[in-house]
Amino acid sequence: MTKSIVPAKLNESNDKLILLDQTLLPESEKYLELDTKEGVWEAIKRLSVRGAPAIGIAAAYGLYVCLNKVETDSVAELEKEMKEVSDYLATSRPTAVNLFWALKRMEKRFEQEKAEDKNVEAIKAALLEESDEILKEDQEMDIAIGEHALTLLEPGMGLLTHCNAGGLATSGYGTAEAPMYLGYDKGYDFKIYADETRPLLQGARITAFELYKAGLDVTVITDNMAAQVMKEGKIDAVLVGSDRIAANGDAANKIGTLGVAILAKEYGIPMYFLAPTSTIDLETPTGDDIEIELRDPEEIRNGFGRRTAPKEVKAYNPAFDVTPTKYITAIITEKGIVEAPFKENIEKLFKD
Ligand SMILES: CSC[C@H]1O[C@H](OP(=O)(O)O)[C@H](O)[C@@H]1O
Repeated sequence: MTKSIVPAKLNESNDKLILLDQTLLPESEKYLELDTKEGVWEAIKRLSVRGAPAIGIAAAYGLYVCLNKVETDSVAELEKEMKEVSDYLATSRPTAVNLFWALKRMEKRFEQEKAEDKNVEAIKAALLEESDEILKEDQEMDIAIGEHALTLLEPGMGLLTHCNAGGLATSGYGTAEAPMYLGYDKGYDFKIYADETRPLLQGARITAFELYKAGLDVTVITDNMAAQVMKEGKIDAVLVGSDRIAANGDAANKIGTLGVAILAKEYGIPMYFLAPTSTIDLETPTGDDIEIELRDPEEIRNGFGRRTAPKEVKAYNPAFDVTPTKYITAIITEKGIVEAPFKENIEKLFKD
């Protein structure tokens, strides 16, 4: 299946995290080489790497490269370092659950190895294996998401997406963009409309970049055009990603998604959230319990170094919003398509 660049991986010698710096897209494709917790934290905070699954993959590899540098024979000392690095990376961004899911998974693997009396070198090797598995599993989950989603779509459809839930937000295939890539391979000639997605323009800068580079038919629109393209009959389905899905199905995604979902309901257009089950957080009961990241107001007033509002004027910059299930047609995961009643069907998903 067609895919984009893999945004987060290790270098050849497995001692540095290699990240495509997405803040520079679409003008340049430059890579960061990181091996400190501060460098990885900063890359996540400034969205050099972004998108829930990609953040989880970067955090897992970042934790590994930091521990790989620790010169000790003491498992206790390595464990102390692991908790320090993991707790630090967990403070980078609060909304995407995959960050915390990946870090907890690495910590769990450490505990398993320690319980089997493995030495420091064996534990480091196990953490490398775990982070590779997180990447590989995400690629497999995205392909499965694409296959499930494609059963709901038809050739020639107009698809609207918001922000970027493509290969650059994941492990190369994307979630919302996975059926677009799979459809492209099957000759489905989807017409894709990408909301530019202010203030950081992930749709214009990243979705349009990766889909165009892969040869797909993509059109950028400004965020305030979504209603017009729906009214003109250009949109047959909306496909978006998610950063955290609560146990009842409420879904957090990039700011502006809620507005798109309300418009889609008004125009009778299906609204699909596509995400791996690693994005569903059973510990978060409802969307009201999801912490929404507030970012620097300068991203609005002075985006990309162009002042568009006086520095003295207040600006409010929540990076995400939450779409309640009444506006969601289906949540598409690698395990299948979840429809209402969402809470019950999510429980079943995790039982099966
Ligand atoms: C496949 S998750 C993508 C998800 O992450 C984006 O947020 P950000 O660019 O701030 O990391 C956005 O909400 C996307 O839908």
